[in-house]
Amino acid sequence: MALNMEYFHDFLDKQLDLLEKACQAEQSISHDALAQLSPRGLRSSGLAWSNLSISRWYTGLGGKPIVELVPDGADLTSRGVQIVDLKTGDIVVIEEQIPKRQSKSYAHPSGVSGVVIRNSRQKITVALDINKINSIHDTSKRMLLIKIGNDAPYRRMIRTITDVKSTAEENLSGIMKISFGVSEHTPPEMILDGFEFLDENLNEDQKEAVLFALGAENIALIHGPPGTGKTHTLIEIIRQSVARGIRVLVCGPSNISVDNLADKLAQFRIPMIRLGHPARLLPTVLSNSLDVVIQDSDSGALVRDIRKEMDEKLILVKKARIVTERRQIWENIRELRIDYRTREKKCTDEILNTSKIVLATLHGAGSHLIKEQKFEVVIIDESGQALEAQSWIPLVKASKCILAGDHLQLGPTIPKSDANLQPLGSSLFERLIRLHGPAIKKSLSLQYRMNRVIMQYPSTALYQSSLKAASQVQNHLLSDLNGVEKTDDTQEPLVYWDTQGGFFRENASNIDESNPAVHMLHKNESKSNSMEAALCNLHLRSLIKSGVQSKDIAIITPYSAQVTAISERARQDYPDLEIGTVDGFQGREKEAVILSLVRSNDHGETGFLADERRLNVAMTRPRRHLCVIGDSETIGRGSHYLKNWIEFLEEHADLRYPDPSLFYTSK
Ligand SMILES: Nc1ncnc2c1ncn2[C@@H]1O[C@H](COP(=O)(O)OP(=O)(O)OP(=O)(O)O)[C@@H](O)[C@H]1O
Repeated sequence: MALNMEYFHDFLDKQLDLLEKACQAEQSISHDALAQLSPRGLRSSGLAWSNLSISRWYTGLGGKPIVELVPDGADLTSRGVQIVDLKTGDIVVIEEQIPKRQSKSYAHPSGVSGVVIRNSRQKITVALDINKINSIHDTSKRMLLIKIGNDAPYRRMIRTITDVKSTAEENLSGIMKISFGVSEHTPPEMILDGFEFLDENLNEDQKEAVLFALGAENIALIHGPPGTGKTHTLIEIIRQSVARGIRVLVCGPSNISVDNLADKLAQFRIPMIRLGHPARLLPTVLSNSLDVVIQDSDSGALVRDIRKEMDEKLILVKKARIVTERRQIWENIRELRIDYRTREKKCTDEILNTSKIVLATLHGAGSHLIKEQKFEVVIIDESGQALEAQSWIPLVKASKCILAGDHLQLGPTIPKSDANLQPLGSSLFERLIRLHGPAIKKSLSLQYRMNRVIMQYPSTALYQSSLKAASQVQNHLLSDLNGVEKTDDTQEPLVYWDTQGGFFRENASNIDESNPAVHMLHKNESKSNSMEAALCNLHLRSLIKSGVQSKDIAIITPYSAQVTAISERARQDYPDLEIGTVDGFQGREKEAVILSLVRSNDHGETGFLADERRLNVAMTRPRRHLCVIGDSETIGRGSHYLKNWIEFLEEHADLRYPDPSLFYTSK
């Protein structure tokens, strides 16, 4: 690779071009679906929900007006309020429902936009955009909620890359120079002797990685297969940095990747501030959330007073019957909000200026809250999962970065995948290794998570059998845990329920995928398998009956529709049980994992499962027990990797065949 400024400009120009295209694709897919479908079509496509009423208005953190919407009684009893794929963070528009205007096009929804902050079966909670709030004239009317595309992440990335590109040569940071081949990377000198590690249990590779990262001038990469302690090593690096008074911005591509670190840091009582909406954070890290810290602070009291006043006004809006009166109240609320933001900023700055450790998602690192803040080091975990442009959002704030990742786990997602956009899906982590070779990274290979039987297939298939199991985990079983009985399940590290035979068919999609725009929006997201969901439930209950705690179990699946199907059965009985998509579980681990593969069809279609990296993440989350549920006839017809995996399971797992008749009635 040529070491010059030409590469810098060429590369960033290409990035900008691809980001613009991805942003347009995001906008047009959503626009097409909205333009082509009637309100009824939107509803059946899982893009809208009608007959909602506003049950409550209040002022949320950040001074945003929050509304809670509840469905019509009939809708609530039959289907609940859950909209297909409506997730926390989705952008929606709420507008007054106009009766008998079924033909109205929603290409340009005219209501108030907002962000979903919670979606339970009873209500949807949305933080609204204050500037457009006036477009809801009558809060007592029935409301329509429409999901729209979210191009904000792309806009932020485009702004960041434009800023990087416009940096004059003499102002390029050390990170930029090395990343774009303007300078060579020089590995630091490492002297293990006499260095005091805070965690004495680190193995030799991990210790070297700590010294490598602390000693690097601008960039250090930590690379390792699942469970080798990349996050564990980052924790030591952060603790060492705190001890040296170094200011660190800790990031990850998803909320869960950041919370995973925050959760571990919290165990060492390290003072830190977590940016991000509290509704999206793990309960264990809530006390470090900026919003919560503000609320508890002295200067937060002033902020609270204004919020109370805004809430009182919001109640008045609901009661006001005359349009002019309502307008006046909204005007008052807007003025109060300006005051609120000024006071909140003062309070926020006070707290952030004194925080040595700040945590945020990569996208969140672009928040106005830390716009003026500088950090000495940026740490990014799961960095192989981030788009390169996403990584630059925090990187422009520091002179040094430490990235941890594994390019054989899930890579960056380009939400509306298009073959032309594929080059965008490469991470900075991967590119740095390509550009500078292995000297830019330290590798870890001893894993402390999986029983060796669970480890064997991913190690052989993807890591040239280089993965080794630490002695303390290589034979560990659920039955070794306190309070767990010895049963056929708890003494078995690997169970495979083979659902072959055509009885456990995947369900047809419940959304109208005949429309191409809708199909794109829901591509690969809509598959479920209710018989498999019932089988997950059966296995779960058997584990719990033998004494395994529900907080130690996760049920994961590649499809979000299957997450919903499984949640319907298990969530109420076991609130601590985690049920999620494979993608959302990267970086996490549980004692026991039940994996539902969903796909069972006549055409051998394996969809999402075809990505080796997704399955790699899925099968490397458990510590002591992995239960795979899937149809060998369908999965075995997939890629070479899938076929070999099924053969491996048939040979090494405790192979079971479920009796389909047990599940027919248990929908
Ligand atoms: N030196 C060690 N001694 C004991 N346990 C360790 C050590 N290093 C890591 N672990 C444990 O191993 C498990 C996996 O570690 P960690 O989550 O940091 O791995 P990872 O490489 O980040 O995994 P992934 O790639 O899946 O994100 C954790 O339970 C962690 O506490």
